[in-house]
Amino acid sequence: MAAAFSTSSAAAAIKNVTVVGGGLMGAGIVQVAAQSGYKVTMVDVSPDSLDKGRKIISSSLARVAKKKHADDQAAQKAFVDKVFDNIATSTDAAAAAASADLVIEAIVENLATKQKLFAALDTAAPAHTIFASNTSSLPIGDIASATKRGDRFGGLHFFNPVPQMKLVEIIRTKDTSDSTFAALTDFTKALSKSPVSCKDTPGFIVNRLLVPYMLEAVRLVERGEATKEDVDLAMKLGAGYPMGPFELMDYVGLDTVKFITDGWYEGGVGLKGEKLVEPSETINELVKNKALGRKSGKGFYDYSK
Ligand SMILES: CCCCCCCC(=O)CC(=O)SCCNC(=O)CCNC(=O)[C@H](O)C(C)(C)COP(=O)(O)OP(=O)(O)OC[C@H]1O[C@@H](n2cnc3c(N)ncnc32)[C@H](O)[C@@H]1OP(=O)(O)O
Ligand SMILES: NC(=O)C1=CN([C@@H]2O[C@H](COP(=O)(O)OP(=O)(O)OC[C@H]3O[C@@H](n4cnc5c(N)ncnc54)[C@H](O)[C@@H]3O)[C@@H](O)[C@H]2O)C=CC1
Repeated sequence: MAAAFSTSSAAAAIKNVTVVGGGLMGAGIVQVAAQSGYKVTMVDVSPDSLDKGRKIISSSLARVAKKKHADDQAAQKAFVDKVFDNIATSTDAAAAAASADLVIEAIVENLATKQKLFAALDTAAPAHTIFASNTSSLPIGDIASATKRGDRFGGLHFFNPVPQMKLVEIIRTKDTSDSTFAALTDFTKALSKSPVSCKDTPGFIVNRLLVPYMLEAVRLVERGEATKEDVDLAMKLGAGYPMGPFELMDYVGLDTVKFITDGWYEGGVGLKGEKLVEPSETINELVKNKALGRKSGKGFYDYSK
């Protein structure tokens, strides 16, 4: 059981987890938490979206099961069924939060939308419930300000694909209490992930470095200095990255990339108007044409064939 790894009393008390948003990230978080023995409720806006989330989990679990029980289909099925036994689904975030010890939000990267959600959850959830956001780029303090539980609020930033990536960034605001921070750290370890901590600053550690790198890759190609294929190959073979920047942007989702860069350029603390994060016309055009990357079948590359 996951809680056996925990050392903080708050973490030991975490049994029921609610994840709001069952997309690329939310589904992954639901999966790893359920795999680690937590009872998890996945919340999304409609039965259709929940279905999509379940499909993401199924196909990922199938890969894990195949690895665990290579030649034993019955054992593969038993493994998958056991994880799904820990997963419930709901379209009612408030009801799910009412029985949660920890709520992790992984909905669209928009401050007002996240604030509205958390304001509603704040009245529905018990006093002991810890709230966490998986935001890539928004200040955790701004999201938490919609609630009256700033001391029980932190950032829990997972990486894509969640089942595979070992890092979780834990973000403390000026109000996050020591016991909340300890509980989030222990929860992360219980998922067999490695925590790092960062102050509540734009992009935390990874995205603060990754976003300017990706945007410069786009500008390099816009300037006609190299093709995107050669940039990707160069960064894989020359820098040892598993994916080149264009492959990675398609993997993350170009709408998410745009939300992040626009947000920082238009008002991100300390980054407003910075050339480093100036929006890219190439990305704007792709998003306008619904070419959002792998999830829509087309982005910088075509995935439809
Ligand atoms: C300006 C924009 C800024 C954007 C920032 C916003 C986003 C954020 O806030 C933060 C982020 O997440 S940034 C993105 C971080 N992620 C990365 O950098 C991923 C880079 N890619 C990789 O690591 C590998 O290509 C990867 C692991 C994906 C795939 O590996 P391979 O290429 O070797 O492919 P496979 O051989 O298929 O997989 C290798 C092993 O991993 C297993 N696996 C892959 N995906 C899985 C999944 N979804 N679920 C379960 N298992 C999975 C796969 O089975 C295989 O396992 P082994 O057989 O044991 O090797
Ligand atoms: N895509 C990535 O690589 C990463 C994204 N993130 C962050 O995670 C969050 C989610 O991103 P993705 O999973 O990529 O997005 P996504 O678009 O794949 O999924 C978002 C899900 O949230 C649902 N949703 C939207 N509003 C909702 C609401 N009010 N209540 C319940 N569900 C709602 C949508 O229906 C959708 O299923 C964002 O804050 C993003 O910045 C963090 C790390 C990596």
